Amino acid sequence: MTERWRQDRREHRKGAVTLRGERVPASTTDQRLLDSREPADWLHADPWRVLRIQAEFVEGFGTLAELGPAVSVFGSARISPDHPSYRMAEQVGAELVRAGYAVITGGGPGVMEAANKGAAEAGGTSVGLGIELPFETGLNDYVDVGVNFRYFFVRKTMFVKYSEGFVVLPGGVGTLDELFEAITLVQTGKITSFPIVLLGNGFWAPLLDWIRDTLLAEGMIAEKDLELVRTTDDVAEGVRWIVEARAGRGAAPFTPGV
Ligand SMILES: C/C(=C\CNc1ncnc2c1ncn2[C@@H]1O[C@H](COP(=O)(O)O)[C@@H](O)[C@H]1O)CO
Repeated sequence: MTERWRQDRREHRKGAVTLRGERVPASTTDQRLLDSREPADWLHADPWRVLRIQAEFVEGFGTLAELGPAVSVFGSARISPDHPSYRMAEQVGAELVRAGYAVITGGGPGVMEAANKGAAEAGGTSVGLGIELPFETGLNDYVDVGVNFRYFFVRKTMFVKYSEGFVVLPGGVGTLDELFEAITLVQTGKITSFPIVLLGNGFWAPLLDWIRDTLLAEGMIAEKDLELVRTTDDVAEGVRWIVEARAGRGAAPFTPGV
């Protein structure tokens, strides 16, 4: 081993690994990262999407894990403040806060805005889980804690994971999608003791009739599945059903007024 050979023997440390001589790479990892002029097609490839999906879960879990007891409120994105469902959703938001819950919505307009407004004005925690849509609507003004999602399925996980129950007001296909996902999760035992309250007897009656007269009659569902949702026009009653279901979740009852 000559002195010359020893001097030529360059060394490169890569974390815990030491490379010497011809093993030393021509560039460092940082250089390769920062100097890269390669095409960016990988941005649109599935492995990169997987990382973005993971990042959304991390962001959602990180933001909501310490929220405390919460209930999600769903309903039409299209109604204006003079619609009866808007007033009802405001009352739901406020009543849920008075019962000790944070209120989670999709963070958009209509029923979502009304429920966030009711919650915020009652002094509670008002959460909006927004979704990236081709037409941007942004979070409504009454959201205090907002998380925006690219992926519907990640956002849906958050609603279920951080809610003790769902309150569903009149709405269109988005609302029905959220409602039937919850019903499916309860029916298949993926979630237990999860109250689903439908507000607005008149709006929901034809759907519930069809479920009984067609789905049940054709043997597509079981008799007990009819009990997976309860309907009322009385906001206070709906909120009471959610509070009463706490015991089934093994959660401590709320002390009234606290
Ligand atoms: C269509 C309009 C706004 C869209 N903005 C939305 N922002 C957040 N969440 C939304 C939005 N639209 C639908 N949702 C989700 O679906 C439910 C309402 O859908 P529906 O078809 O109106 O019933 C709602 O609970 C949200 O979670 C108006 O300009």
